Amino acid sequence: MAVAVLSPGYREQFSPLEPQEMESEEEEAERTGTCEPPSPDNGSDPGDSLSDSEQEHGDMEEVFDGVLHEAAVSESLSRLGRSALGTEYVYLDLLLSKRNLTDIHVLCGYTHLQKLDVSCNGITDLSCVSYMLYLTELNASNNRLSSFFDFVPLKNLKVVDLSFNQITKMKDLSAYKMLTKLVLNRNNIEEITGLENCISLSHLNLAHNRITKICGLGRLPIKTLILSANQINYISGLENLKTLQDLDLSCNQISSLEGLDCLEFLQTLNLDDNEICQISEIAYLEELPLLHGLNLLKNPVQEQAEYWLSVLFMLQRLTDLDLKKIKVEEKVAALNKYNPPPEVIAGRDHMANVMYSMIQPQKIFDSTLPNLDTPYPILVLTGPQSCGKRELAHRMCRDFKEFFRYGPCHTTRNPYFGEERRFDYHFVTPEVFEDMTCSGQFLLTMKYSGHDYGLSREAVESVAKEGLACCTHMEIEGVRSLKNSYFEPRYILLLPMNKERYEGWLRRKGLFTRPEIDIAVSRVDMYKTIHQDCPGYFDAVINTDDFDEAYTKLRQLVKEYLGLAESDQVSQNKAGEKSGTDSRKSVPGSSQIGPSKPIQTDMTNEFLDSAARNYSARVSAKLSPQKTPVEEASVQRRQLAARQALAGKSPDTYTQLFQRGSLTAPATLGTHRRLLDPSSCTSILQSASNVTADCSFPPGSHDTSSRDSRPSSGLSLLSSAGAFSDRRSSHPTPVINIHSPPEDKMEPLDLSGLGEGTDRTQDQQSTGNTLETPRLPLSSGSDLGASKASASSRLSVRTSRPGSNTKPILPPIPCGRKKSSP
Ligand SMILES: Nc1ncnc2c1ncn2[C@@H]1O[C@H](COP(=O)(O)OP(=O)(O)OP(=O)(O)O)[C@@H](O)[C@H]1O
Repeated sequence: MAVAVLSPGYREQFSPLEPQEMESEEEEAERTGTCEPPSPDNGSDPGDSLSDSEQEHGDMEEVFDGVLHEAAVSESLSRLGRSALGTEYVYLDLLLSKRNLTDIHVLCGYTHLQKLDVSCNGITDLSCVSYMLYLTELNASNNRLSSFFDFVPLKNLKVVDLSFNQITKMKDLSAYKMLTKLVLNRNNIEEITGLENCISLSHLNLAHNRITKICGLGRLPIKTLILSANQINYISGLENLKTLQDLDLSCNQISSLEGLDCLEFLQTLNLDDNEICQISEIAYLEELPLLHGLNLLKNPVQEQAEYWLSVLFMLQRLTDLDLKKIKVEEKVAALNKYNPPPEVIAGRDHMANVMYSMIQPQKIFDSTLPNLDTPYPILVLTGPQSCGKRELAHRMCRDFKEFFRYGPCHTTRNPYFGEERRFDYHFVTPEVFEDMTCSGQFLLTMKYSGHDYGLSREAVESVAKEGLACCTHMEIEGVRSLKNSYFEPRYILLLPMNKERYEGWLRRKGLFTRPEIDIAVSRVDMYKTIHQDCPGYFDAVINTDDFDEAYTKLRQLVKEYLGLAESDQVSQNKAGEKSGTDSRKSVPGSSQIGPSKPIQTDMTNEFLDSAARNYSARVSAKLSPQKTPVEEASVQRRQLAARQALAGKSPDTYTQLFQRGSLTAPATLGTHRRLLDPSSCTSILQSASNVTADCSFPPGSHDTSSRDSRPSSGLSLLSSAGAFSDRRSSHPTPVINIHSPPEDKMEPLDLSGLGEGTDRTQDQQSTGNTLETPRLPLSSGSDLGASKASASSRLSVRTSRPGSNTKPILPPIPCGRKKSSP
């Protein structure tokens, strides 16, 4: 057997590489695309002149004929172990990389080899491998092989690397059932064939070949497929690769991602340097649940302005895009841009309207005048389309016209039959709506069913100007936006619980298309979910399956808000008193007031604590939890200045209406906060008139309890209306500018069970107050029966706001009722 004649230096230079080194060399070769067989001067400094020994070495190399001899083999064997049959000890590995070998026939005798590395040589024939029946790994990369697996089938072969050769054709590898990894990059292969039966193949590298079409992969269990730098135009033949995890299709001419949508285990996809132009192609990847890495670098699609965020939005599970880690903020930005959550939509709507409103002349609004701490009372009916919100709102406003007026929204939709302009809606064109939006006239806007809807500030203001509370209706989107504002309406959810019935009703109306009906019906559940998930989001919920029943409940609820419901109780109590069966308990010290004397509750506290829920206080608390003392002082100064600026206003005109918190006291007309404070009471007494009011609350009643949480049911809202009974004491209350209209000007309010109108009249007559411009709180007509305290106790001090003494902020509302027009 021929033995290679090698000089000692040569041997040293080409001593077998450690497997690890070998690996890294190989990787480097693959990366750079070169793995030249080693040259004799390999490793020498190019700048150095060749030494004598090197020269000699060069001479020696010239005589090397490329034939492998046993001596060299024996030097390169490693890993002594049992033979496959277990009968003897043999060397299992042979590493002959970079030896300038061209002929390795000597290896025919090494039948026990399990791992053979002959990479980076000049080998053209691998037939000797046929004798290595137990070979599991073969690395013959970087040679001059033009034939593919040119040896008898080796059924144990698992890993084969034939990269960087000159192979043009693949052939049937059906016998290689154990083959798991096949590396064929940098060859001249044009077609993928012969692999269908390689049932263990999990890694296939065919990069840098001449493949034009992906085929021949059948149902192989491939996990990693590298087909980069071929001539592939479109993706096909992957549909059955159900286990594919990593796919490299970079450097091809692919323009569509169709064909990838079925790869449900795909985790990374490299499409670098292809022809993908459309963001819409990403849709093919949307359903891939495990895809977390995508590379679309050097594709025309990258030039699109919205590329990054839209890809992130479409593929929300991505962690890496274009070789960059995706930041959480980017994901949030993408979501907010393309599918903003309802809160974001509402926030944006609010922001836009606030910003636009800056264009409007700045002034103090009637709806914000009464009291810095007390929100202007708004009642919002919400619920799905055509569940009767509008009709119920109108009916309620008719019934309680002394307290409420309907605030019509603007819409771009056309009026339905029977709808009145400016009564049901302000019907405007989209252009007008747009103009109104951009000029800051809306408090909130929303789109529903292709039409714009908006609640204008003017709609609220015009009601506020009349001294009335505003009632309006809107979908949940409007509610969300309004909740961002400083208004603090009461929200009543009107919900058709019987969906079939609701659907039938919508159909019978004949106004809506099928999809519109479906949407409306589906929103019933949405409202339900919100109500369930966010207790307290709505102040009350009313089932609208039966319209009349719904109205009865709404009416009752509103009466409770206003305190009118209490008057029913008062009447009953009176009746009970007569029959000696009064069921209500009076609190100590209240006996002089009679059986209907309320139990003092924490309403006082709530009332006094109103600043705590004042919008500005809440906002500033949220925004600057850690104020410096200087900031704190500054804020307080500003708040003081603002309060002083509004000092002329009757602060609690609206205070008693829509108070939140529990109150067991019968609703009465509210009194000014100052009136509740005994000390302020004293000072007021100094200028007292002949009107009485109550300053004799039970001790500690101002501060005994904390505010309760928002009620979420109608019944818990009993507290809403007048905060304090005005019949608790005979303390005189100072009254300035009291208005008590003659009885004949009072519009009767059709509230059953209220009674005691006579008392009230008497009281009024007795007090004889006929002063102009009272600043009465919108409060309880129920207290008519308790009018020992009479109108006077419901009156508040009126001092004019500088420069605004011509028009009263609120018109007379005797006993909590709007004065009827003559
Ligand atoms: N400014 C607004 N903001 C939000 N939603 C609004 C606004 N104005 C009206 N909507 C709501 O838009 C939806 C569509 O309005 P549309 O006029 O078609 O219904 P509707 O017949 O008034 O419904 P309903 O009888 O329940 O009041 C309704 O649910 C309505 O409450």
